[in-house]
Amino acid sequence: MSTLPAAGPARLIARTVEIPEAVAADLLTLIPAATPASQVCSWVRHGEGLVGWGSALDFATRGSDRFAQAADWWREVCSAAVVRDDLARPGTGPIAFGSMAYAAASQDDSRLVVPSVVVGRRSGRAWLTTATVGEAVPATPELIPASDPSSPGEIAFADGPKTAAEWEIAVAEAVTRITRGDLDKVVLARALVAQGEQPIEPQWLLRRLAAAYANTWVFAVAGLVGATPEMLVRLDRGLATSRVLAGTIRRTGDDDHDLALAASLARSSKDLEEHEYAVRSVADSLARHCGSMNVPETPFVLHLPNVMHLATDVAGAVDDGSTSLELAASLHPSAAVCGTPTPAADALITELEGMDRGRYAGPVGWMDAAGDGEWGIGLRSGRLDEADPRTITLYAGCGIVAGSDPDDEVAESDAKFLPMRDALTARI
Ligand SMILES: C=C(O[C@@H]1C=C(C(=O)O)C=C[C@H]1O)C(=O)O
Repeated sequence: MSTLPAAGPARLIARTVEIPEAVAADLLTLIPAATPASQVCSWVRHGEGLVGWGSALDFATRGSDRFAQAADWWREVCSAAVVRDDLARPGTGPIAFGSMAYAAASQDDSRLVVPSVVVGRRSGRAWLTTATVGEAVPATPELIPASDPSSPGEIAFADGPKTAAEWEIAVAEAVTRITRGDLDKVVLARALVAQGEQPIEPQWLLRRLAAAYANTWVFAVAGLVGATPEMLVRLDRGLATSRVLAGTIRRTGDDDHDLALAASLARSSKDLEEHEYAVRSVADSLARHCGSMNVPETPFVLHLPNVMHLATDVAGAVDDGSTSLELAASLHPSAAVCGTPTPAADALITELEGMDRGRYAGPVGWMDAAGDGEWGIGLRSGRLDEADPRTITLYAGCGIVAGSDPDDEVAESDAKFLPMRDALTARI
């Protein structure tokens, strides 16, 4: 599955040069129109981040050791690489974008992609990284805004493996199991299948998601496209940070009413309980790699256009040399996407969801040769169908605790589908 020759690591040649910031002012427009959907890479928020296209190297793996396999592969690639990096900052030099499967048993590959071109922008600096295997000098591409992506036309939506009504029954069953004491929390997800009249271009989705959901990380890696508000872990020169989300309320569109709802969310014992499980799972896992930690006692309310979440930013100083991908491996799956206790929640997800989550709810992001990087949770996302480019499967899930109302959870999952639904239909 790896493109590495059996004889040893492929020799990656990577070169980073500074470019005028104005050239990278709108990163998403730089991705060429003709890029195959599977080779479009993005990690962009508030106009900063990384975009990439083309494929210098591509790694695929499966199973319970998928994180270790991916981390080993990247370490080998970087140790053999020939790098010229004029900036030497997080995100410069060779970059792997990654998208890991949620479950060890998933039939979907976990992927690391090393694009042949990466453009980055951060804190007033911008850069271009080119990467090749086997050719002495990577070609320098022309960086010009691509033409507007074309619309997929009318979109038809169909149920995933379960209808909303069937999923509601699964939620009710989860509440019964929690109430009788089998577990404390489980996150159940459902899927919708969207089909356009024309191919669905990732560039079309990315530009719309970025315009509408400014507070999220707009991502694309190997056909998984979305706008996640949840940062599983960022590692930046030894400092690890994580934004934990759990506990959700839908917005109404009326600002005064939404403020009142935000206040009620911050006091809701059901949501605070759901949130506390998620914070504890992240803080406990991160503490194993950190000398000192900062875990705020009370969450804040994160406002997004479709929903509001209880949010906690956890931070720690990493003292065991772990890379960002290794940290993501030990934080995944957090109780924000799995439940508490993890083994019982995992088993109930397998029993009740009736689907393979694929890379939805798995870590998605990027890493550099030093191991710095950002790994979000692949939420508010969809998976483009490789065989049929007009089709994308959308996913949304909800944390279920003893006080959950199945009917409300269906409405919450509908609200979590909105970013992708709106990006697909041309109304934005
Ligand atoms: C599982 C999802 O979202 C997660 C579940 C949340 C909740 O149940 O309140 C909130 C944020 C995410 O951690 C999703 O968007 O699919």
